Amino acid sequence: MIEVNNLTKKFGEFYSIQNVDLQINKGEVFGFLGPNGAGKSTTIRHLMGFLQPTEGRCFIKGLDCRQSTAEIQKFIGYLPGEIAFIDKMTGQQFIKFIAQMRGLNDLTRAHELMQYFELNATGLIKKMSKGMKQKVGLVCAFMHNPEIVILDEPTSGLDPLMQTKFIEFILAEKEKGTTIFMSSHMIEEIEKTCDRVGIINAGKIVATETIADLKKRKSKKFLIEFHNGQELSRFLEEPFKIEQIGPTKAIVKVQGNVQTLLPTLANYQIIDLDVISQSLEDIFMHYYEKGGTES
Ligand SMILES: Nc1ncnc2c1ncn2[C@@H]1O[C@H](COP(=O)(O)OP(=O)(O)OP(=O)(O)O)[C@@H](O)[C@H]1O
Repeated sequence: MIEVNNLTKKFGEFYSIQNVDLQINKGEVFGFLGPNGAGKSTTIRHLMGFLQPTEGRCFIKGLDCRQSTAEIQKFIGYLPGEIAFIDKMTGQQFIKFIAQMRGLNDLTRAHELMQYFELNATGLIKKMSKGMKQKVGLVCAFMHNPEIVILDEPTSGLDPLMQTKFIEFILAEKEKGTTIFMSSHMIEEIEKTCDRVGIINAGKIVATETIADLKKRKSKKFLIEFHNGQELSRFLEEPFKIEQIGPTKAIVKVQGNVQTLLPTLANYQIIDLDVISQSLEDIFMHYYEKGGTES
């Protein structure tokens, strides 16, 4: 549905993105992650046809994003990172204006969305909070029931309750078969909604993985307190990743099946055992660090 081939953009001598390759399948929810300035918005702006690539091309439903921009915009929904609103309009007027530009007469879905996101759009946009403006943007992105939606940081500015509602909303859209490409800094929303993620760092894709695979790689850490130092010394000889953190305490890192550790522990006198689960956030952090490869 969405294909990015070897996309490269130079601003002067600076590579904003370099050799970016991505494929997003029909009905997939794809998360695009990366630290600030990594190149997410630049990639998205190419998908919207706003930028001329220095090298490479991107396609939506087989149409070249730069050459068929108007045609593509008819069937996609888009939420920009920073929305340029017409400040003198009320939220409702703006939504109606965008609907008219799309040739959309039926505003039933727009009203449903306003209700769902608890948006009172009667006020002037210039007087709206960031979160309210974001909701106006979301209504505009989804009101024509697009089959493909591109969202640049959709929950930025939304409060935690709305972030949760957004997650439920995306899951319902996924159920309908909508293809969604969204950039985000919110690991929780990515974990709960996405099938796959692409991670970009310093303009280059450093990983493309399914959420299921990332979750499998989560490791568990066990904080163990032994009865005495001798017990700990004996345990240090075991073939595990063990880090001693005190005279009788150690942390053991286990990836995958914990069954390998449990029978061994039965041979030791243990006072206390705590489990520290690695979060998906910890896994992402490896990619976010400089160099961008997982350790
Ligand atoms: N028009 C431009 N002219 C010059 N440099 C630009 C331009 N647009 C983007 N850049 C640079 O390209 C890099 C990538 O920016 P981009 O906005 O794509 O990052 P991002 O991943 O969306 O970041 P954030 O998470 O902070 O929104 C940054 O270093 C930015 O300064």
